Amino acid sequence: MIDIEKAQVSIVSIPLKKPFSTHLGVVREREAIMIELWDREGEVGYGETVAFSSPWYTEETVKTAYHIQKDFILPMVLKKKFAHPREFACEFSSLRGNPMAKSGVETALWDLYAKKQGQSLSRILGGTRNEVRAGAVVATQDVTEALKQIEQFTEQGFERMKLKISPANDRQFIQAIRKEYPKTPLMVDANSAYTLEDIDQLRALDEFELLMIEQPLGTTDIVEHAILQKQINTPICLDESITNVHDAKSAIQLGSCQIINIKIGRVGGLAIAKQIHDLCQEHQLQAWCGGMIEFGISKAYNLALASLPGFTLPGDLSSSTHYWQEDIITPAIEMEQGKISVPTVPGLGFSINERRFDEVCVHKEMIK
Ligand SMILES: O=C(O)CCC(=O)C1=CC=C[C@@H](O)[C@@H]1C(=O)O
Ligand SMILES: [Mg+2]
Repeated sequence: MIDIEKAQVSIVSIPLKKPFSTHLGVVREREAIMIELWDREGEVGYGETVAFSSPWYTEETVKTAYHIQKDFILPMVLKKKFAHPREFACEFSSLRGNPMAKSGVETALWDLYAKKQGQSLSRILGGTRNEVRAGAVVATQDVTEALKQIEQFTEQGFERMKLKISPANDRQFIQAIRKEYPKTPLMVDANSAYTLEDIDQLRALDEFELLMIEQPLGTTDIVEHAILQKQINTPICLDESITNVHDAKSAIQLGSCQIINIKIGRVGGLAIAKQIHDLCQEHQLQAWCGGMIEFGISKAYNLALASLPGFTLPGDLSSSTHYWQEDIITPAIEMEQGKISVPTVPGLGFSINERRFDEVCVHKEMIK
C-alpha cells in the first residue's frame, strides 16, 4: 500500500545550451516543477511536471500546474492510500483536464510503487527492451544551422532527424536537408501550422518519403486530419490532438493518423500512456515516445515507457547533456551510438542530484 506522508513541490529553471525554435516561438530557458513524495517508511518517489512557462504548446503552464498540484491533487494524495498507481487516474477523474499537473504527481507514485516492489519501472510496465533508440530534433528554421546540427547528431548516432516546418518553411528547407543527407530517416513536425487549405502544399511533401508528418493541422483536431490522411501518402502522426484515451480511440476509428507520439505529461500520466500504447498495438498503429525538452526525471520515465514493445520508432530521447550543461539527476542519462540503456534497478533508476538541484531550484514548498 502507498501511504504518502509528505510532498515537496519545487520549481527548477535551467538555460538551454542552444535555443529551441519552432514557428510558435523560441525556448531559451526551461522551467519545470519537480514532485517528491515520501511515504511513511521514508521512501521517496520522483515526478516531473512538463508544462512550459507559457501556454504555447498546450494550455497548461508552470503556474497553473503548481496551483492544481498544491491546492487540489496533493491534498487528496496525502489523504488517500493507493494499492497501485493505476488508481490515481480514476481517483482524479472528476478533476477536469490539467493532464501535466496530474502526470507530475502520478508518475512519482509509479516510482515509489516500483521501489517498494523491488522492480524496475520498465519491468513493472511490461517493458521488453533493455535499450531504446534515440531520435534528434532539429529545432531551427535556418538551413545552415540545421545542417550543422544534423552533422553533429549524425556523429552522435541519432537514428532519425525531426525537422520543424511551417507553410513559410517546408519544401525548400526539406530539399536542402535531403540534398546533403539523402539516406537519413527524416520526419517533420508542423505543430499545427497548416490548415486544410494547404492540402496541395502538404501533398507536395510526399516526394521526400518522410517517416511521418507530425500534427499538421489544429491542436485539438481529429476529423480534418482524417480528411487530410486520405489525400496524402506521408503517414500523419498526432501529438497535441491526443490528450487522453478517448482522443486516441477517435483518431483510430476515423483513420486520422497512422502513428501516435505518446507523451506521458500530455495524456495525464503513465497509466494512460500505457493504455494508448496498448490501443496502438491492438490497431496496428506505430507509436513513439515524444519529448518535452525536459529534465532527467521526465526523461527517465520516457525511457521506461519507450521500453514497451509497441514503441516501434525512435523517440525524442536523448542524453542528460543534450539540452543542458548539467542535468538535475544522478546518474546522468548517457547515449551510446543513438541507443540509451533502460535501468534495471528498482524504481525509476535515477535520483535527484541534490547539489545541482539546489543550484537550479528557484522555489520549493513542503506540503504535509
Ligand atoms: O524533447 C525533445 O527532444 C523534443 C521536444 C519537441 O520536439 C517538442 C516539445 C514540445 C513542443 C514542440 O516544440 C515539440 C513537439 O511538438 O513534439
Ligand atoms: Mg510534436
